Amino acid sequence: MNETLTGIVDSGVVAVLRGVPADELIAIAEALREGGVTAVEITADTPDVADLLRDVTGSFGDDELVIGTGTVLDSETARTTLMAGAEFVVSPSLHEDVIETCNRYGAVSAPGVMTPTEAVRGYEAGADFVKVFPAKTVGPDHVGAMKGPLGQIPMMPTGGVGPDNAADFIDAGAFAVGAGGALVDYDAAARGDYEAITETAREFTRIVEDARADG
Ligand SMILES: O=C(O)C(=O)C[C@H](O)[C@H](O)COP(=O)(O)O
Repeated sequence: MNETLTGIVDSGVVAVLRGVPADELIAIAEALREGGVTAVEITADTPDVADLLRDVTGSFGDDELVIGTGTVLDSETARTTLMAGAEFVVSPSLHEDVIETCNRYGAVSAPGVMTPTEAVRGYEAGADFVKVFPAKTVGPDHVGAMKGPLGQIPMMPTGGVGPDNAADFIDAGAFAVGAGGALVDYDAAARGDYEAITETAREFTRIVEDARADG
């Protein structure tokens, strides 16, 4: 397994930062890291995403934080953000050209999928894992049912995943989960309460670790 994938597995939770304020990015990333969330994606619809990626990759060592881009819908965005330091690329949907671009540059790619057909198509196209999105809508049973015949495809449910359902997704066979809203409280960051972000991250990673240990 390459280092980026190992980093995502080790983290167990990938934090999705959408619209993160530039002046709070590093403090938020540090707060997440303190809480054990060591894989972070900045979504491509965040203003100045390439600058933010440069900023965060320049602030943390490779062994401290794994950085990726989320909401990548086209290969141009994949390439631009990989050049800015992203190590993995996540999409809400399946784009074979994005997967191809990631493989061209040796980066990890994860298309968004909802059905077994999409999961297989993404994996055949060379994706490292698939993001089951939006996960809450279909729930852990859907992930478990897909993992039955498709056990070889690593799945990361994302979208509506929180401390209340993360363990169920891991129990269903997910290797990790992605989370934005339930993990990163921008209001807390705006108040300077980064400890609150660390606490949520700590709770989240503990839930995933416990679910893995039970499984
Ligand atoms: O477009 C992407 O690449 C995404 O990752 C979609 C969503 O931003 C995440 O699924 C986070 O969703 P919440 O945890 O419900 O906030």
